[in-house]
Amino acid sequence: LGLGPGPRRAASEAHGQGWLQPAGYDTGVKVYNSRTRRKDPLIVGSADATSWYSCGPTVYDHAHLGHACSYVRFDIIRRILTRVFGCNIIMVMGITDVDDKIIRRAREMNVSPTSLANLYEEDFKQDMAALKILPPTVYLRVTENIPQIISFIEGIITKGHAYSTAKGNVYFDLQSRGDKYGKLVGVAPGPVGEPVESDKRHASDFALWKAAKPQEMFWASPWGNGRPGWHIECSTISSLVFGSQLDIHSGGIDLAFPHHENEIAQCEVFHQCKQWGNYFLHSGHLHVKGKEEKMSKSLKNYITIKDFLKTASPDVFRLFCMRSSYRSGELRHGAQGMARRPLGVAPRVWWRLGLPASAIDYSDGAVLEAKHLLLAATAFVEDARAYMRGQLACGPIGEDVLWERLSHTKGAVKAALADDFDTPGAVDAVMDLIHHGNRQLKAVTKEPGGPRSPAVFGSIVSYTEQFFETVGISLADRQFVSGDSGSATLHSVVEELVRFRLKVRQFALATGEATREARRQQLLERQPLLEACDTLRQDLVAHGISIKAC
Ligand SMILES: Nc1ncnc2c1ncn2[C@@H]1O[C@H](COP(=O)(O)OP(=O)(O)OP(=O)(O)O)[C@@H](O)[C@H]1O
Ligand SMILES: [Zn+2]
Repeated sequence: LGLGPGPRRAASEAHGQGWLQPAGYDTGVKVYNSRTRRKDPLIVGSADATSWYSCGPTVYDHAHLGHACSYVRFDIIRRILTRVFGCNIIMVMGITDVDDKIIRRAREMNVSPTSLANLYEEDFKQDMAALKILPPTVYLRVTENIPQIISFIEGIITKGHAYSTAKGNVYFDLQSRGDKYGKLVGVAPGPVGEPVESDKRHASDFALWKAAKPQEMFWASPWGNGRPGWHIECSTISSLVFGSQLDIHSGGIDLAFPHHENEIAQCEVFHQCKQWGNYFLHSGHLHVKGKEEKMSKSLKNYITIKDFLKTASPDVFRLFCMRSSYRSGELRHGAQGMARRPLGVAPRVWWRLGLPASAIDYSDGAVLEAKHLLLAATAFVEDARAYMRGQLACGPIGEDVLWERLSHTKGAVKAALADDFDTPGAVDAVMDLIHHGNRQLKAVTKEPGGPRSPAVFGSIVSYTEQFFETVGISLADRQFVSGDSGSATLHSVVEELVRFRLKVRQFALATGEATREARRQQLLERQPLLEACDTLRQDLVAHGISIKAC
């Protein structure tokens, strides 16, 4: 593989937990690191080349909202790290395109596993694009990296941490890792000599290479025909691009054990390094409201991304995701961290012992709330623009208060994002600014004569749009549903109408006559025009269009 030696690391052990605080670029963010089970300062090897490996999908079916939730949340974090905290991120994503589930499904559908995987990989990419998730810098498919995976396994065998069997399987030898196994979730291998049914030396050893079963796809290897195990794929793919250096590793919480735990074991023995993967970020699960279990294909309680997007926009889903911490739904580790437990305890059951902190619940109501919030933000931005154009007549503005609120919001948003990407906190701060802005944008019925304050509203609009843009939400899009030219036309027609009404109104109110009596007479004559303007405004409300200018 030609993988290089270990990365630069500061030699200081942080808080005696065996985690080495990396040296490099301090992003200023404190991030919850599953490796230490606390918030650590996020220090990446380099701001110019921050390495991030993301476990990709197993492509055997349509993706659902649970998957969407995980990838959207990490997309938001990636954008924040890039735009707010100055990291140029290289993101690598592995696609699992060979796996038991793929083989089983292909058999059911009577197609080859390769075509099934291709189909759903394309489908996944389309769904991600529809959700406005930035693609990783590079996708790597497992089936296109089999020789590299074989070399990686050979490396682990050479270093004495894996063994092949007469049946043509290769297993990772967990005992050889001693107490170094279990860094992520505190699981230690059970006692040697447990009864085992397979050809493993120990029940908790896991497969690196699986001997081919009849009628399964396979590749030739030094151990006979077979295919890779799941965990080794990610270790190899990440190492192919980043060597032994990895700043960030992400995935859903269900991947922490055994998947990420095993990835760590494999990489640390292969690279002979003390710490592979400095920060492990895990997103919480999306639950269906009122249910204990996560949204999942196997439980058949899912909504596909395509179905969801028929009812709501990707921006609404993004805001829905932002309104809870990316970790919500996580399984709590307990105040003192995890005790080390023998693997005899089924990990899934053991994980359940810690109850979900606060699962992110999917419900129509929660999506509706996000929709309303987005509408409120858009309405504010449009009103503020109307005010700047002079179309929205207001009394005098408390300018100082607004400048102060804006500056306060900027600080609060940055602080929230630096605190483990607290997106709900950041959204609250921006919505609070909008609330203050709205309070000042009270329309008055008289023509305004006093001073105007367009600059402060310009500044607030610009900041608000920039905030949403940073996390991948475009407020401008709200005017046009994509591909819907009818809405765009309607919007233009309404704009024309508003302009025309404003002219008529200004004409009706213009007081060009010299004497008081003549002015009164003129206003009286033009009164029907004012009434027509008011009627138009009232009538348009019935069509969902509200003209804020009086
Ligand atoms: N309900 C969910 N909520 C949040 N993330 C999820 C959910 N279901 C899956 N994920 C995450 O999506 C990513 C891709 O998962 P993967 O392709 O392995 O799906 P899966 O676990 O097979 O899905 P399923 O449980 O529906 O069969 C992983 O990071 C996984 O943790
Ligand atoms: Zn993985």
